[in-house]
Amino acid sequence: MHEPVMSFDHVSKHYRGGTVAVEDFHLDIADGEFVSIVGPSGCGKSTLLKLIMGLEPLTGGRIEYRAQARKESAMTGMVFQQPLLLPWNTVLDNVLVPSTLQGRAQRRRDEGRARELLDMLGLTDFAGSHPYELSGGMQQRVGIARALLHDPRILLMDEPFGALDAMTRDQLTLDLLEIWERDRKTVVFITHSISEAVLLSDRVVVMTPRPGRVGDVVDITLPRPRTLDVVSTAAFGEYTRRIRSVLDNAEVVTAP
Ligand SMILES: Nc1ncnc2c1ncn2[C@@H]1O[C@H](COP(=O)(O)OP(=O)(O)OP(=O)(O)O)[C@@H](O)[C@H]1O
Repeated sequence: MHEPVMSFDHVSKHYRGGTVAVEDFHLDIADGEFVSIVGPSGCGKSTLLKLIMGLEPLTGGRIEYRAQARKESAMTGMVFQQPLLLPWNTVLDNVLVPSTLQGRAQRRRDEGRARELLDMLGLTDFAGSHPYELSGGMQQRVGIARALLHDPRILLMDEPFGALDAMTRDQLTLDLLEIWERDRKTVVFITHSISEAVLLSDRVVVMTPRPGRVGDVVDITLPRPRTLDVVSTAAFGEYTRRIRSVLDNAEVVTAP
């Protein structure tokens, strides 16, 4: 592996009240790598992202960042399951929220970049629309554009397509593949869908039931660029079976 951009070094998180969400989680993530994390409900996946974002303190271990990554002003961008758009703002203003928080001058500087991202995500004609005028998939695209605004080194995605219908979900997965091929950002992607994880990732980390630990790490060597055609290949089936069997051995049920 190339030098890791981020390392979880025996990370633990015990919440006040006694829940042990994550225990002794150990993982290196390489620069430019697409890593998915799958695991049963409540195994601590979202907690891991909160620890990366600094929204919760660790109770054990360390998360280390490569020095160069730490220096960057906007190291991480975050995409949530719900896009969390401001209903009174236009699409463009929603993308620009992180800039607006830094003042009007920053907003002006970043408007061109925001418009470029809207173009890239097929939303050129909707810059002046409001969220209620958009479909769920389009709203989630706005959330992705906002997360990419400051060109973060690491993109964190917490079940970003979980609330979408199957067709929209497939389309956004393909869009994300295309964006990733272009930029090769480091992505940490949380999902309940094994096939989504295999389609997107370089590696799939399978977590154990709570307390979440690394149960297995599966290298996905399917050729890139990938399209939905890869889903019907024998190799794809083999990967999904292997991940499912790790999860089944932990007696959990997950989405297809
Ligand atoms: N702020 C908190 N305070 C106390 N316990 C919490 C807190 N946040 C999460 N937990 C607990 O930690 C455990 C892990 O939660 P987390 O949301 O990380 O799981 P998850 O794997 O993302 O779940 P899901 O797949 O259902 O979204 C759960 O038992 C949850 O109840």
